[in-house]
Amino acid sequence: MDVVSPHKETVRLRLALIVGALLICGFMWADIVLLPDNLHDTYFFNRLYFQVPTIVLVVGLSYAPFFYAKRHWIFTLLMVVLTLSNFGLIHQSWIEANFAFPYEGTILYAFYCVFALGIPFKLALLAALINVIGFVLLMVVSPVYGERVMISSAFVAGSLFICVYAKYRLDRVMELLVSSNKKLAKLSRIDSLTNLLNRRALMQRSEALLSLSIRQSLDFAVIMLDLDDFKKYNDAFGHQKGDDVIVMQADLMREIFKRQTDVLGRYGGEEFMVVVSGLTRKQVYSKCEQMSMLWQSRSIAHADTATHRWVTCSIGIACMEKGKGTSLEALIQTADKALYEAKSAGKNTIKLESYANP
Ligand SMILES: Nc1nc2c(ncn2[C@@H]2O[C@H](COP(=O)(O)OP(=O)(O)OP(=O)(O)O)[C@@H](O)[C@H]2O)c(=O)[nH]1
Repeated sequence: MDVVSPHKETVRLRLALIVGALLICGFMWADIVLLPDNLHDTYFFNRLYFQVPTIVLVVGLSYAPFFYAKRHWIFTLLMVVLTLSNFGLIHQSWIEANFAFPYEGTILYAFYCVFALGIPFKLALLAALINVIGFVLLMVVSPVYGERVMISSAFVAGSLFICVYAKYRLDRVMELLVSSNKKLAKLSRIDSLTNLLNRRALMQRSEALLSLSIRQSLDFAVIMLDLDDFKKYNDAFGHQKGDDVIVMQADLMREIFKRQTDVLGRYGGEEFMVVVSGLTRKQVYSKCEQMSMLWQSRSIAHADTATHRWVTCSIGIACMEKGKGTSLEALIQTADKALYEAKSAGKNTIKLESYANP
C-alpha cells in the first residue's frame, strides 16, 4: 500500500532532483576557491557538462510512464554514476595538477540518493559496494591521499555502511508502520469474530450499493438474518459454542451470497445483514431458502427448550424494485419488520416485504 499517490511522489522526487542539481551548482562556488587555476576547465566540465546534465536527464525521465515503477533502479544508477564521476575528477585533479581533490562529496551523493531519492536498502547496499570498490581502485591507481589512504578508505567505507544501515532500519520501521496501518484499517472495518464487515462498514458499503442500484435502475434488497433462540443456545452450551455458531452463520452466508457486489455484515450480536443488487424478489427469496436448507443440513443440536430441535435462523427481506428509490434506513426498517413477522410465525421462517413508496 502506497502511502502517497504515485503522482505526488513523482512530483516530490522531481523537486528533490532539482534541489540536488542546485546544490551541486552551489558547491561549485566553494570548490572553485580551493582549486588551482589549471583545473578549472576539468572541474567545470565534470560538474556542468556531466553531473548536472545527468540529473537534468533524470528529471526528464520522470515524465516517462515507466519512471515511477523503475525509479529505484534509476536512482541507484544515478548514485553510482555521480560517485564514479567524482572519482574521475579526483583522478584527473591528481594526474593534471597533483592536487588532492576532497572525497567527501562521495558521501554526500550517497546520503542524497538514499534518503532524498529513497533508494531502498538492498539497492543502496549494491550501490555502496560498487562505490567502495571504486574508491579502493582509485586509491590503487592514484595515490591521491598519500599516507592517509587507509584512513580515507575506511572513512568512505564506514560512512557508506552507516548510510546503508540507517536505510535498512528506516525501511524496516516503514514496513512495520504500513503493516500496522493495514491491520488497523482492517480492524476498523471487519468484525474480528466472523470476518464479515462490522456495522459501520456494512452501512457505508450498503449505502454505496444502494446509490449505484438506483442510478443504474437495478433491483435491490436488504436481508436481515437472526439466529433463533440464541440466548437458549448460549445458556445450554456456553458462550464459546455460541461463538462457533455465529462463525458458522457467517460461513453459510459467504457460501450463498458470493457475488462480488454482495455486501455481507454483522449487524450486531446474532443479527446479520446482507445487501444484494440486481436480483429479482424470486431470486432473493430462493437464496434465503438455500440458507435455511444449509442450516437444516448442518443439523446442529439446539437447546431442549428451543422452538426447533436444530439451530435455525429467521429471515426478513425488504425488496426495492428497479426504477424505485428509497433510503437504506427505510429498507432496513422494512426488513426488520419482516424479520419480526418471521419470528412471530414460529421462527425458521422467511418473510419478504416489498418496500412501498410512502
Ligand atoms: N456466544 C455469543 N452470544 C452472543 C453474541 N452476541 C450476542 N449474543 C447473545 O445472543 C443472545 C440474543 O438473545 P435475544 O436477543 O434474546 O434473542 P434470541 O434468544 O435469539 O431470541 P429470538 O431472537 O427471539 O429467537 C443474547 O443472549 C446475547 O448474549 C456473541 O458474539 N457470542
